[in-house]
Amino acid sequence: MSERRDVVLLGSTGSIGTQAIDVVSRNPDHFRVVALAAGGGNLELLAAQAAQLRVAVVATGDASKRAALEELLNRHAGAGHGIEVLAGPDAAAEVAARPADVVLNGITGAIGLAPTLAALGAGSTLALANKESLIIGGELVTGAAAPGQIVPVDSEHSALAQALRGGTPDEVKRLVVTASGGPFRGRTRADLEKVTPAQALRHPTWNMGPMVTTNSATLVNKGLEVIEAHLLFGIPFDRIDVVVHPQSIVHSMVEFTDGSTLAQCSPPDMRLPIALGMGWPHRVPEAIGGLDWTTASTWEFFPLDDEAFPGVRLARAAGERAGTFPAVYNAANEECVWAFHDGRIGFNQILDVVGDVLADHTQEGSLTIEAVLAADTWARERARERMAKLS
Ligand SMILES: NC(=O)C1=CN([C@@H]2O[C@H](COP(=O)(O)OP(=O)(O)OC[C@H]3O[C@@H](n4cnc5c(N)ncnc54)[C@H](OP(=O)(O)O)[C@@H]3O)[C@@H](O)[C@H]2O)C=CC1
Ligand SMILES: CC(=O)[C@@H](O)[C@H](O)COP(=O)(O)O
Ligand SMILES: [Mn+2]
Repeated sequence: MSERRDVVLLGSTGSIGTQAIDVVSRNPDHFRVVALAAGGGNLELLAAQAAQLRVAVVATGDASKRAALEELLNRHAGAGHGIEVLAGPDAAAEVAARPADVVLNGITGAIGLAPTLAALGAGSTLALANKESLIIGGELVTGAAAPGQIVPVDSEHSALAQALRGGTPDEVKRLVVTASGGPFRGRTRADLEKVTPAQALRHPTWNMGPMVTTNSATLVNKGLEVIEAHLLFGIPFDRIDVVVHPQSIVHSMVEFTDGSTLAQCSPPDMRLPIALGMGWPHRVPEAIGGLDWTTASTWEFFPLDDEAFPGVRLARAAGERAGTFPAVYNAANEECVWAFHDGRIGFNQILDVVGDVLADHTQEGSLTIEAVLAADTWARERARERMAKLS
C-alpha cells in the first residue's frame, strides 16, 4: 500500500470495531481513523477510543447520551479537545457521509442500512461487515454502489473475493460457502429443543457479538451469507453451495469451469479480512500469523443438515423471491433472537416463527427504501404477535 487511508469506523466498540482499531494501531502508515460511531451501550470505551485515536468526530446512536459522551471526552481527551460530538439515530449515517477513503460498517443489524447508503452516496469505499444492510437493501444497495465500491469484510466473502482473483467471471462454476456448523453441529431438532442462550453463545471457533454468534448457532448466519454472496458476486442461488467445515480454516471456495477449486485458508482471525477490507486490493503485511504447517492437522467437510437447521433453506427462498423478502427474513430473525435470549421462546422457535412470518408476507409495489423499512417494521410486529401466541 502506498498512501495512508482515512477510515470512518462504525460500530467501533464491538467485536469488529475493536479488532479494526487493533489493525489500525499496528499499521499507522497504512490507516488513520478519522471518525467513530457506536450505539451508546459502552460510552466509556467510545470516549477512550476517540481520545486515543484523536478523531475529528465521534457519534453515539443514543440522543440522550450526548452530554455524558461530552463529559467522558473531556476526561479522556482533556478540555479543549476539539472532537465534534454527534448524537441520535441518524448520527452514524451522518458520520458515514463525512469525507474518507474507507467507511468500515461494523454495526449489527438492519440499522446499518442508512450508514451503508450514506457511505456509498459519499463515494467512499465501503468495507462491509454489516451484511444485513446489503441483504435487506438488495439491489437498492448494489445499485447505489460503483463497481468495486463495496469490499466484503465478512470472512467467507473476503475469501470468495480473494479466490475470484484466480479466474475470469465466465470461468466461475460455483461458490462454496463454508460454515462452522456452530456449537450445535450434529444435533437433531429434538436435541435442540432445550438448548440455552448461554450454550448458543459458545461459538466453537470465532469470538463475535451476540447476534452473529446466535445466528451461527441457528445457521441463519449462513442463510444471510448465501444472499450476501449472491448480491456481491452476481452468482445465482443454485450455484452457491454451503458446506460444513468445523475448523473454520477454509473460509470459502470458488470452483471454476475446468474443475479447479481455489480456497482461501487462514486461522480464524477477523483481523485478516478487516485489514484486507480497509486496504483492498492490497494486503497488509503481518495482518495475522499464518497457518502452522509443521504439525499434523485435519480439515473436515460435511453436508449441511437442512432438517435440524432450516435457516439456509428459508434464506434461499427469501433471496430467490428478492424484493422485501430478505428484509422480512432478517427482521423476524432479529426479533426472535432477542426473544430467545430473554427466555421468551425456545431455540427451534426462532426459525419456526421466521418461517411463519415469511409465509405471511406479500410484497406490494416496487422495491424502495421506504418499502424495505416498512417490511422490516411489519416483520418485527408479526414476529412479536406469533411469539405471543406461542407462550
Ligand atoms: N464479529 C465478527 O467476527 C463478525 C461480524 N460480522 C458482522 O459485523 C457486524 C458487527 O458484528 P459484531 O462486531 O460482532 O457486533 P457487536 O455486537 O460486537 O458490535 C456491534 C456494534 O454496533 C454498535 N451500534 C449499535 N447501534 C448502533 C448505532 N445506532 N449507531 C452506531 N453503532 C451502533 C455497537 O455499539 P455499542 O455496543 O457501544 O452500543 C457496537 O459497537 C454484524 O453485521 C456481524 O454480522 C461479520 C463477520 C464476523
Ligand atoms: C467470522 C465470520 O465471518 C462469521 O460470520 C462466521 O462465518 C461465523 O461462523 P459460522 O460459520 O459458524 O456462521
Ligand atoms: Mn461470516
